[in-house]
Amino acid sequence: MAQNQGGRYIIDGGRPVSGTVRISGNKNAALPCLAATLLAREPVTLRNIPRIADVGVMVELLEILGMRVENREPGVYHISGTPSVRDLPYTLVDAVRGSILLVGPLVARCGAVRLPPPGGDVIGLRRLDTHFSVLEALGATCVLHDNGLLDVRTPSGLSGTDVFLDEASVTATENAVMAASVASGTTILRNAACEPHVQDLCSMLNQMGAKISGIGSNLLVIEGVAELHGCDFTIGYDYMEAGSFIGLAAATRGTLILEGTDGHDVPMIRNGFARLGIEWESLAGNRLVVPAEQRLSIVRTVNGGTPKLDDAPWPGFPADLLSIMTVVATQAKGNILIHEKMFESRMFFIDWLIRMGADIILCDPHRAVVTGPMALTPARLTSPDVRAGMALIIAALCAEGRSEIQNVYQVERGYEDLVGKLKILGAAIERVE
Ligand SMILES: CC(=O)N[C@H]1[C@@H](OP(=O)(O)OP(=O)(O)OC[C@H]2O[C@@H](n3ccc(=O)[nH]c3=O)[C@H](O)[C@@H]2O)O[C@H](CO)[C@@H](O)[C@@H]1O
Ligand SMILES: C=C(OP(=O)(O)O)C(=O)O
Repeated sequence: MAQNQGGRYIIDGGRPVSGTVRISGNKNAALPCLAATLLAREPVTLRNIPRIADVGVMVELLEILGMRVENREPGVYHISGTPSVRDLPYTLVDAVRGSILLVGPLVARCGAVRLPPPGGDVIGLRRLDTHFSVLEALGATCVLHDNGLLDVRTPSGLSGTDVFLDEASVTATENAVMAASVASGTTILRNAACEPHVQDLCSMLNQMGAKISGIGSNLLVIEGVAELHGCDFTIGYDYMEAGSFIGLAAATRGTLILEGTDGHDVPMIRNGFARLGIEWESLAGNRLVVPAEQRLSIVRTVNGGTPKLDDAPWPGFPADLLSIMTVVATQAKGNILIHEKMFESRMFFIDWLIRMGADIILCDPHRAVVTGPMALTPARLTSPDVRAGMALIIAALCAEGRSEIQNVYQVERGYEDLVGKLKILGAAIERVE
């Protein structure tokens, strides 16, 4: 896949975004499920894989490792082959955070892996400590060289263990689950992450013959098996994309129907939007409707105080939606404290919103007080990361007049056919190189 770094969107905002949109498969499920194919002794079929830049990079990495990847119809990938230890190009590994997910399956299958530093969003320190400690507990040695190269080996194979993760890291849990699935003996992972994408990966591995119990909880028990076979697995919908479109509808006062959700509510996402006075209704056929008429008034605490919205590991409010909530809050009446606890640099994009006329006090790198509603004005903006980029697109679609957003490659890492979907919803948006 050719990486089209950069790119610009020209947006003429100030009108409601309305219509019906299909939500794609979850980026953060697609990446570990693609990595898990390295463990299969038979062909694997994956369905509902989004056509996004991150998936393209992951597929290229699998091919370099010796896998055959076929994508004959949209969203469906047939993957087969036997991986071998290869040097991976720095630029590809650096393009996605998900490349770290190659470590667990490769060390389990090949006994060794050398990986350039994984990339992903530049939103603060992306620590590897939990990956190291859990893989070392399983019997691997992990060395981070001065040039950033990560060297992981299993001198005597992987053995089951009882381990408490120092934080509920999503990708560290996923690496650990993949490695432990084929380790000898039983592994108990405590304080494991349990986001829907972690659940998807575990369910896929079980379809491949793994023995994982406790899926959906923070205590996973994994009985190692000798080998894993093939499977045909469909990944879940992207609830971050769903949340982004809900925010877009509410902020621009449009009526939006979302298709392709699984019919289950994510309670903390509903609670978070409710705090901004935004609600939606479920419809038959795994759809939901966000009506144009919303209160859009921030709900004060029962004792009359300023409310806050903060992130937490699943089932808490997802960190990846807080940038979206920040821009939506600029269109709601009242004030709210947004507290992003996980990443040290994610809130700095707020300077762009302030440039557009938003009334936001960035108290420190983690906390911002947003007061609304404010009429946003168009501006020339740069997308610093995938979610801030989407938040800036929502801001530009609210602002009456022409905005330009640069570096939209960042957004396209995680949102499938964003321009196509927005155009069908009546948004005036064009991509220029
Ligand atoms: C490819 C992929 O799946 N990326 C997701 C994955 O990244 P990733 O797996 O890299 O994120 P981690 O779960 O490891 O943690 C992200 C950050 O949150 C902090 N942290 C984590 C756990 C915790 O209990 N407390 C805490 O403060 C960490 O110190 C770190 O700074 O999970 C993140 C957190 O949901 C999401 O933003 C990313 O979209
Ligand atoms: C932070 C994100 O992605 P990644 O971990 O792939 O950088 C995200 O999806 O918001």
